[in-house]
Amino acid sequence: MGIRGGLTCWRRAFFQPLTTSRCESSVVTTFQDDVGTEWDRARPYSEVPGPKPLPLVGNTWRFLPFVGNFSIEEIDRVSRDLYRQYGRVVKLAGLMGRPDMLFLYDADEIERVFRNEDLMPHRPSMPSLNYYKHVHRKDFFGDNGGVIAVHGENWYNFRTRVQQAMLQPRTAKLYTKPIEETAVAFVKRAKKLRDSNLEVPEDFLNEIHKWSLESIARVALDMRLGCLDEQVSCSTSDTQKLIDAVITFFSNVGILELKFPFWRIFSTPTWKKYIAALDTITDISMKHISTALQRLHSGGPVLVDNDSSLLQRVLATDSDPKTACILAIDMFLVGIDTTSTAVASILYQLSQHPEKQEILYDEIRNVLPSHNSSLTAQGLEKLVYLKACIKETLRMYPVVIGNGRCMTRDTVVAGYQIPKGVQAVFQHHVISNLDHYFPQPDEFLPERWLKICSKSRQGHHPFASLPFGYGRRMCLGRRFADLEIQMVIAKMIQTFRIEYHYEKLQYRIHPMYTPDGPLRFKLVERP
Ligand code: HEM
Repeated sequence: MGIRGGLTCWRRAFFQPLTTSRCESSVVTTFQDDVGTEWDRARPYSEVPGPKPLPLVGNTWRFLPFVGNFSIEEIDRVSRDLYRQYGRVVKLAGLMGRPDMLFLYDADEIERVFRNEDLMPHRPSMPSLNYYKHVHRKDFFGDNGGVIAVHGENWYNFRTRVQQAMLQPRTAKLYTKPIEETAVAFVKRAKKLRDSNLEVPEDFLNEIHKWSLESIARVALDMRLGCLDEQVSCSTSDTQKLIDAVITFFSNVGILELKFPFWRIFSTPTWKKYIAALDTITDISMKHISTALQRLHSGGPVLVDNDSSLLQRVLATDSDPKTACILAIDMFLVGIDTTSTAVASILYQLSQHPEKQEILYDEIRNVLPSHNSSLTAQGLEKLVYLKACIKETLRMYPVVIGNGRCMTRDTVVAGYQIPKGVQAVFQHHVISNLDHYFPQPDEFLPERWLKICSKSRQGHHPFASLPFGYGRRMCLGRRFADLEIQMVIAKMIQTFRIEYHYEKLQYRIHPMYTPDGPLRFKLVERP
């Protein structure tokens, strides 16, 4: 791939005034008119506090090694420092090749942005993936790019086609059995992997990734990949290639997005690795979806009833098999690392809080009296403490540390005039660890999610901890993620007491917010 788009395009990308929208949403109304005096009363954009950009290099230099102190792996620390230094709203301007960012640390303001969002909200993420889908592999995707890194009408049309099937609780419930089977296979494998000290190997996270991929494949492709079977657990299998490709994708996307975007000009080594990983994900997904489709069609036309799978439902609303395939690719892109990181983090937190683990064990034992008892959808509903442990982990350590929206119109935020095109970034990992929103924020207290108090149903600001996002672009896989996580944690805690006997782990962006270090859990079998 040579120089892309020519000099004119390059100049446009870098020197376009930052307040001009690069959002692709086509429904931009002038919020300014609606709020009238509010806009006039608000303080000008230039007064939003934040680190001052330098001439020519703006603030991008802060992400450079040696000279800058904004490490991408430690963006959580950077974000906390910015909050301490500048307060609840911080502007990061002068980022070459990308619009200004507005960091928000105020749940009321986040609520306001979310509640005012357009029909086609723009989540500012992954222009590099957008480029891959719309330019590099236009041959494959055409105008049907899925939802990840897709905006405007293309996003809206795709989401409308798949949303009902993905978010209907009934659909997720249909997967209780296969997801339980996968969780049981994972527990068996964990048991086998232990050494004489009952500890799992250093790369246990990779095993969790395999569990996650296996679970998503049951949902997206209606098939068992066999990720947890011994004979396919080798580095040359499609399964491992898919896991490696997803990890390569996530490890490089932050570099491509936040550092100086050389990839827009020529093929950097990072860009090449990234493209190769995406090609692997696309090819392997296509291979499996074709097999799944042949299997489905071999029984005649696809008819939908209450027991139909997600794949059958999607095929019934859209007969073009590409839609099911592209949905599967998106699920692989964002449904593996997120869920496995959450599980790693929850297991680690439970190992650090044995007294909470015992409360959870008692709850699970009541619902699942024997190791052979099956965990049904009704059984899962009774596991309220389990859900509280999951929420509490995601409050303290949200897997996706920040979310955001590109302003599709001029808007007043936190008393400032924020022009269209600016990217508001909601700093959830900072907010949900503030005393103001969650008293004793450093304490792991699942009980706080069980209390019912006045301000909201759960007694906390509903926009202070939003691990799955909110609104029209909310996580499309949330129901499946909930089911997978609850199931595997229940089965693990039912089977083992989980201990961790090494130095306390720090969390790092890796590329999800992950406990940083080998997860050498000691798994002591319960009677
Ligand atoms: C613990 C696990 C997960 C977490 C924490 C998580 C978190 C998120 C977040 C924060 C967003 C952005 C929402 C917004 O902009 O408001 C998102 C979007 C999305 N997630 Fe998840 N996710 C998880 C698992 C999954 C799974 C398992 C799948 C697939 C089965 C999935 C599919 C998606 C998709 C397709 C989107 C894009 C939606 C759109 O832009 O329309 N996620 N997720």
